[in-house]
Amino acid sequence: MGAWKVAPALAAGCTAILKPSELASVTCLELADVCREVGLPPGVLNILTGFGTEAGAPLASHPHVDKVAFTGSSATGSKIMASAAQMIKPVSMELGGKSPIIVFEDVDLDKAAEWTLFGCFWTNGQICSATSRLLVHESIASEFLDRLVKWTKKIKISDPFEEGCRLGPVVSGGQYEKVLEFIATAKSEGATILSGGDCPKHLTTGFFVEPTIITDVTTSMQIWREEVFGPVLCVKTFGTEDEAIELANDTHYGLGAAVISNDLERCDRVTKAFRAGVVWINCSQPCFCQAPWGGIKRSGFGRELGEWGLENYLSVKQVTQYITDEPWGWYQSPAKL
Ligand SMILES: NC(=O)c1ccc[n+]([C@@H]2O[C@H](COP(=O)([O-])OP(=O)(O)OC[C@H]3O[C@@H](n4cnc5c(N)ncnc54)[C@H](O)[C@@H]3O)[C@@H](O)[C@H]2O)c1
Ligand SMILES: NCCCC=O
Repeated sequence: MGAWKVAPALAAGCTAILKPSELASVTCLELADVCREVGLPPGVLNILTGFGTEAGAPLASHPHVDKVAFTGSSATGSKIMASAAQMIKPVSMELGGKSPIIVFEDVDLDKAAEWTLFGCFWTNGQICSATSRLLVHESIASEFLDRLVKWTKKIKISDPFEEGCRLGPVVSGGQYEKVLEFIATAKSEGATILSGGDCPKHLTTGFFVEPTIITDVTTSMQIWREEVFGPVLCVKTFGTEDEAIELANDTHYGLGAAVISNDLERCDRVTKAFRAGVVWINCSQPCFCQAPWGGIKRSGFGRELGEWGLENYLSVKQVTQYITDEPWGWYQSPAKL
């Protein structure tokens, strides 16, 4: 995510300070090494590691920082906006999400199952655009859920360095506890844990959470409304296209959304109706560096990647040059008195 900001900032002619997450600083320090190796002059890219309150907050409010481009949670984004506002400093915000995936009744069940799992469990569910709310047509729900569980059981959960690993640990002990707490709350609110819900039995160390599927969810439950940032999929059924769209848009967030159907006209209608910045048709998560990335509502504003990403670091300057020899003539010239 650091490169999504650093590359366009440097291409636009800015110098940049990259403040990585305190949980993932080393990759950004490696990026700095690569930049040094390819001859980027000293001082052009600077990496400032540290905690949010000690390193991030002072940076966001510093009078010599002209712009803040932030990726993180909506709660932190809101704090950064408040401090940047004191300096009338422009910001762009790539924040959290609770994205829907709608599966219609005309799909190939196995293909749809694989995209549904990939959309939510890829990178262990730690992806802002994870399609973590499944809306499945009621006529195929039972068979589709059966199929999902079968596919889920085949996911290899292991040390990410092991060949064939498809689900690794979440980023920290804190995040691990948070994900299990979400699952426990869902259970206590009356939802059913259809699959997973715990740490895998074969892994005794590491912050592993089983890929988890939760059904019997209502729209007021925490698991439906809040971002988990872990491998947890919650499921609701729908009867009509309108109902599916209403449920999909029933969120404060607006980052991603996916529709799976063999009817491309329907996909087009649903794409237009989604209140989200990034839409996938018959897939979920593929991401291209030429295409604009960003959300609406509490998922943030501004776009990264492609030409839109460059715009984030540019400011248009209007220049007017007076080119005739004639005087302006608005005031009476003293020479004519
Ligand atoms: N929209 C997107 O493109 C996108 C991409 C990736 C992640 N995300 C979101 O990021 C979140 C997960 O990342 P996280 O756990 O690192 O988020 P986070 O908000 O906890 O932390 C993000 C960064 O903000 C810093 N920070 C914390 N408090 C701060 C403060 N008061 N002032 C300035 N900086 C502060 C942290 O040190 C960290 O570097 C999820 O909500 C996810 O959806 C969004
Ligand atoms: N593939 C893009 C992911 C961005 C957010 O986590």
